[in-house]
Amino acid sequence: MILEFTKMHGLGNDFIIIDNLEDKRLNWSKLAENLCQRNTGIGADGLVLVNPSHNGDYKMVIYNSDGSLAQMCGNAIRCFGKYLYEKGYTKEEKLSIDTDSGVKILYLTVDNGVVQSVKVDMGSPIFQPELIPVNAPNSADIKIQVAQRELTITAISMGNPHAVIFVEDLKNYPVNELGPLIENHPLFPQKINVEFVQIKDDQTLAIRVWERGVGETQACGTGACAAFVASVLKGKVKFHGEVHLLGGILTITYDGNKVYKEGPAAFVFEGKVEIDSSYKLI
Ligand SMILES: N[C@@H](CCC[C@H](N)C(=O)O)C(=O)O
Repeated sequence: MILEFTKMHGLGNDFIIIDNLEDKRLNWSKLAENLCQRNTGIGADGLVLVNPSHNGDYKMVIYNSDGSLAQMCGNAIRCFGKYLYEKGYTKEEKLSIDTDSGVKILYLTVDNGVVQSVKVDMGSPIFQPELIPVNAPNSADIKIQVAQRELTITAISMGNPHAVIFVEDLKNYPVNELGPLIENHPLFPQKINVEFVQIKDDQTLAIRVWERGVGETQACGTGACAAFVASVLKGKVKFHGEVHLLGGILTITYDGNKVYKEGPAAFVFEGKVEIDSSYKLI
């Protein structure tokens, strides 16, 4: 079977996007694991399906590169909006996109038929420990021991789970050593995405992200929102500012209720891949 795909990225966080409006009945988890491989596959942080929806215009489904299903992805959803608009699925500049963490509203900035940026109403952050989920009485100031260090974590769900840690020297911080230990710590029953955050000034954060099911990525949209919310709550930044990631900058607003995130999305290439019958669901 031949599968057509589009490769896109949001600040270097890259995705394979596949139209599944007519259910292809494939083992998407196994496909994500194989197609996302950098050496033997197409190479990406995640696989994104365009599915039909009764709740929104379309439904975005996202698999991490290890084949696990994620509830939401802040960078993929901007790519999703650009994909739908520029490929002619919609003429609307305001879209409602269904996800496994509810419907998100997208506002596209379009110039001459080209989507320049996408602003996303990311909804409200979730702080209840059991909903994040985290096995702790509170979501703030959770102490955790990893690799002979005691770390202080703020846990937040942006539809998917995040652990935010403030650090002094982000560039030299051992993200690749501590990231997997925190991701898989027993405090987090569904594992967790980890944001290491350095405050630059009262409107600017720099972050590095260890993503659940992926590893360190160039950028994470939901992670940028979680890091910004935690920083506002700790009085370290004002309600509107920038999050600087390895792959570029996102603009975030947290009004005490909802989080809005704005940034770019880009096409990389189109392709076709032949897959064998072992991926077919019986
Ligand atoms: N890169 C994403 C988040 C993707 C899902 C995440 N790894 C998870 O498992 O929750 C983003 O931009 O938000």
